[in-house]
Amino acid sequence: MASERQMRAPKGAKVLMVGAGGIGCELLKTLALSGFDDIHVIDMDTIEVSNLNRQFLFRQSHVGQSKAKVARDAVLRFRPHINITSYHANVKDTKFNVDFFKQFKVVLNGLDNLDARRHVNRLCLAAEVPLIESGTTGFLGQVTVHVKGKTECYECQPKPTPKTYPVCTITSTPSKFVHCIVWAKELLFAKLFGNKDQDNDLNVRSTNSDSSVQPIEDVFERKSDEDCEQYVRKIYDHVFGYNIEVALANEETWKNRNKPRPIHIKDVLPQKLCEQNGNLEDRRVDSSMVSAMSSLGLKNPQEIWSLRDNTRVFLESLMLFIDKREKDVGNLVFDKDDQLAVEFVTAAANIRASSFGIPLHSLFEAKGMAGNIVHAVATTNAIIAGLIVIEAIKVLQNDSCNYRMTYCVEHPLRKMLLMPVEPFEPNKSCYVCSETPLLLEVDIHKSRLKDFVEKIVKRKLGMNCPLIMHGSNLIYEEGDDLEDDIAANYASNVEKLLAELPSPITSGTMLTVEDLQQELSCNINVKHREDFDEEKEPDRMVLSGWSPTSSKKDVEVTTNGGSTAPEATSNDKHANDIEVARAESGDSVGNKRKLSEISVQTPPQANDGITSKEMPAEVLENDDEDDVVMLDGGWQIGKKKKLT
Ligand SMILES: Nc1ncnc2c1ncn2[C@@H]1O[C@H](COP(=O)(O)OP(=O)(O)OP(=O)(O)O)[C@@H](O)[C@H]1O
Ligand SMILES: [Zn+2]
Repeated sequence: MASERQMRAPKGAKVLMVGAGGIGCELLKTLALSGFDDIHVIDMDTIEVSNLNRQFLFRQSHVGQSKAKVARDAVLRFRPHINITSYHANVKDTKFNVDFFKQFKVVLNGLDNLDARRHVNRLCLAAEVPLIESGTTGFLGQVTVHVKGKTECYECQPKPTPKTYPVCTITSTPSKFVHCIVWAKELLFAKLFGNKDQDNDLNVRSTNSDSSVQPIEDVFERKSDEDCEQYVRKIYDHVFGYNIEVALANEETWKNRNKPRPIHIKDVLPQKLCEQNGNLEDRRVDSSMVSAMSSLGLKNPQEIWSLRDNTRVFLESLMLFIDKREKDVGNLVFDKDDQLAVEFVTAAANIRASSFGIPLHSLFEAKGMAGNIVHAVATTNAIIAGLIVIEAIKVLQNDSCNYRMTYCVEHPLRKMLLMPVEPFEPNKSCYVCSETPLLLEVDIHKSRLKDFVEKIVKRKLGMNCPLIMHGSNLIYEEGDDLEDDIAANYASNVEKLLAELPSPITSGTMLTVEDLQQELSCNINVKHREDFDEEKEPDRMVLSGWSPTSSKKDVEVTTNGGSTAPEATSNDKHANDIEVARAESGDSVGNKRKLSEISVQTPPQANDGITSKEMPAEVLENDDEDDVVMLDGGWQIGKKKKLT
C-alpha cells in the first residue's frame, strides 16, 4: 500500500514521457491513475493497425493519427482535469534541448531504440534530471533508474551490438537456419534488390571463380531482351546450383563437414512456371499488395513448404519484384513488413537450407528470424509501466536508498518473476557521464577523417551533430548554418587521411569530440596501429577505454541471440533471463551481473511490508512456480553497493 506521502508526491510534478507505444500507453494510463497531473508526452509516430492489439488507448479509427495526441485524448477522457501536453515529434529535434528537459522533475522512457535512448540519457545528464529507462522483449523486461552522480547512467555499460556471424559461415558453411536467413536477407536480397553501389561484404559469386578464365558476365544483370522467367531460373541455378558446385570443389572445406547438395531448377521444377500456375499475366496490379503466396494459392504462413513450393515462391516472388515493383528495385532494404520481401527471403533461405541438410522453416518462423521479432506481451508492458511509476515516485521523494533496477524474468526464482537490484554507482570510465578519455587505435595513413566521423563519432559514440577539435584547431563541424567557405573546408578535410589533415593526426594526438545539442564532450587519444584482424576489426579502427570498471570482478561475459529471438544458452537460466532482458531491450550488454550479485529476497510475509529475508541464489534455482510478486515501498533488499 502506498503511504500518504507517496500518494501526494505526483501532484504538481511535471514529468516527461518519451514514447507512446506499447509501454507508453500503459504508462500514461498508470501515471494518470496514480495522481500525476502534469504529463508531457513525445512520440514521433502515427498509429498503425499492428499496434492495436496491445496499445489499448488506440482504436481502428485512429490509424494514421499521432500516437502522442491520441494517447493524450484517450486518457483525458477518464481523467479530464489533469494536464497532458502532447508532441508529435522526434525527441532528437533541437527544440527539445537542455532547457526543455530542465523543466521536468523526472523523465520516463518508453522507447524502442538505442539511438533515442542514448540521446535522452545525454540530455537528462546535461539537464540534471533523473531518468527512468525501460524496455521489454516478450516476457522479459526491465526498469532502471539513472540519477546523475548517484547511479550508473544509461550508457555506463556498453550496449550489445547485434549478433554477427563469421562471413565464411554465411557464404560457405551454414549450419543453422538463421545462417541461411542472413545469407538470403543480407546477401542475396541486397544483391538483387538493393543499392548496386553499396559494399556487399558477403559477395555472391557472380563471375566465374577460375581466374584463368575470363570473367563471365554478371548473371545478376538482366539483359534487356531476356525473358523474365528465363532470367529468374538462371538466378536460381546460379546461386543454388553453380555456386554450390564451386564450393564443393574446395575439398578441404568439407573434410569434417557434410557436403551440401547442388540444387538445379530442372530437378525441382522441370516445367515452366506459367505452365504450372496457369496464366501469371493475371496477377493483380496494386504493387504494394503483390504476394507470391496469394498468386500461388499458398495460404498458411505457419506451414513448412516443400522444396518444390519454396522453389515456386522463389521464382514467383522474384518475378513479381521485376514485374510489379520495378521502381523499388535498386533501393530496397529488407523490411519485415514487406510481404513479398519476406516471401522471397523465406524461400531462398529454405532452398539453401535444403541444400545444406538444415531443417526447413515456415514463413512465420523465417519472418521472425529475419525481422528480429520477439512478439510483444501486453502484460509485460503493463508490469513494467507499473514499476516505472513506483520508481518515479521514489525519485520525486528523493528516496535514493530505495531506488531499484527491476528485471522481469521468465523463470521465477522462489516465486519471484521480478528481480530487484540495487543500482550501481556511475562507472568512472564512462565517457558519457565522466570525463575519462577514450583510446582509438587506427592506421592514420590509411583511414580518412570521414571514416572516423561516420564509424566512430556517429555510429559508436552516437553523436548527431559533431564537432571535432585537434588542440585549438577545429577540424570538422556539422550544422546548417556554416558559411560556404568553412563548409567547403570541412568537405575537403573529410576526404583526407588522418595523417594528412592540415593539422595532422599522429600517434599520441588527443582529439576532442563534442555534440553541442547533447552537451556531450569527450577526449579521444589516438594510437597509430597497422595490423587489424579483417574479420573481427573490419573498420580498421578500435575504440576502447570504455569498459565498466565499477564491478569488474562481478561481471561475466555472455553472448545472446542478438539478431534472433533470444536463446537461453546458459545453464543459469535465471541469470540468462536477466542478461537477455537487459540486452534485448536495449539495456546492458555483453557484461552481465551474475545472479549471485543480485540480492534476492522473499516478499513481505505479512502486509506490514517489513519482514524480509535474504536468499542465496543457488537455493532458489530449482523453484519453478510462476507467481508474480508485487514490490512495495517497504520491501527492503540487501544492499550491495551504497549509493553516494
Ligand atoms: N526518436 C524518437 N522520438 C520520439 N518517439 C520515438 C523515437 N523513437 C521511438 N519512438 C517511439 O517509441 C515508441 C516505442 O513503442 P513500441 O516499442 O511499442 O514500438 P511500436 O513502433 O509502437 O511497435 P512495434 O515496433 O512493436 O511495431 C514508438 O511509438 C515510437 O514512435
Ligand atoms: Zn555513464
